[in-house]
Amino acid sequence: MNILDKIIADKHKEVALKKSIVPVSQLEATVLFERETISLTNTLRNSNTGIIAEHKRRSPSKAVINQKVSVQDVATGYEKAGACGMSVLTDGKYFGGSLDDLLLARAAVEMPLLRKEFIIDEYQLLEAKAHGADVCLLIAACLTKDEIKSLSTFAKSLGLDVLLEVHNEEELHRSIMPSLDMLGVNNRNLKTFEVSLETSKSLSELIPDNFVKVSESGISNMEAIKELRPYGYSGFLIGENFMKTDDPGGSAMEFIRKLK
Ligand SMILES: O=P(O)(O)OC[C@@H](O)[C@@H](O)c1c[nH]c2ccccc12
Repeated sequence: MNILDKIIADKHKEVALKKSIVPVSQLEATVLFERETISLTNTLRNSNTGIIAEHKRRSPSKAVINQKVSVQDVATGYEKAGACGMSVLTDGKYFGGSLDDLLLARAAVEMPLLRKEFIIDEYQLLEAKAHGADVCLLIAACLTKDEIKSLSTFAKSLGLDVLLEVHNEEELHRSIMPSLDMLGVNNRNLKTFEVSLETSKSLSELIPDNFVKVSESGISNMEAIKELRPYGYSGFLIGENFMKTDDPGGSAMEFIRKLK
């Protein structure tokens, strides 16, 4: 079993347990459930920097990245830095995140928030909405075409933007559909953790122009962004490069200032 299979097997158990504890009616009754979302897709279309900055305490590939900073400080710092949006890891077991992180970020900032999670069930999309998310991530590597279709359609009905993540041509071909807003190419193989920007470059021409293109993972300097822009990317998802420093917001600010 590779790491992604393990995460998904655990996720099925976690979601079943959560469903038995917090009923859908409770999620739908939250104040945030009624909140009007802000489109990250539009924000990226109108940006000349395109940075989506991530809050990530640890990961299966890196162990601890940063356990010291508070999610509120990181969120405020990223917003001040001019990030287009923030990605908040909510998986607990493998990434040290939680839905509370999403709530705390929502309370701290106005910018679009992405729930970074392994979504396998509509219930998690209701959770995302109830905790202040504007965008959800769907990962092609762990979903069938039919699942991508039903989950993305449901997300859209809640007002969430959909970022669909792919890592290879096969995933891309079976995933492209009108209910997606953004196509993200993960430069990291979630099964082996290998990282290469070549993944974004080689898949870019296969992504139709009506989708906002996002390059994800392994971006650690401006050169990478300058290299990727000509391939049509307008969004860049950056986690570790900011989170590994004592002041992720300050690091993002320096990075974004140089891009302008
Ligand atoms: O820390 P990095 O290399 O900048 O990567 C950020 C983000 O792309 C990465 O955390 C990520 C991309 N897709 C995911 C899916 C699940 C968990 C995490 C991810």
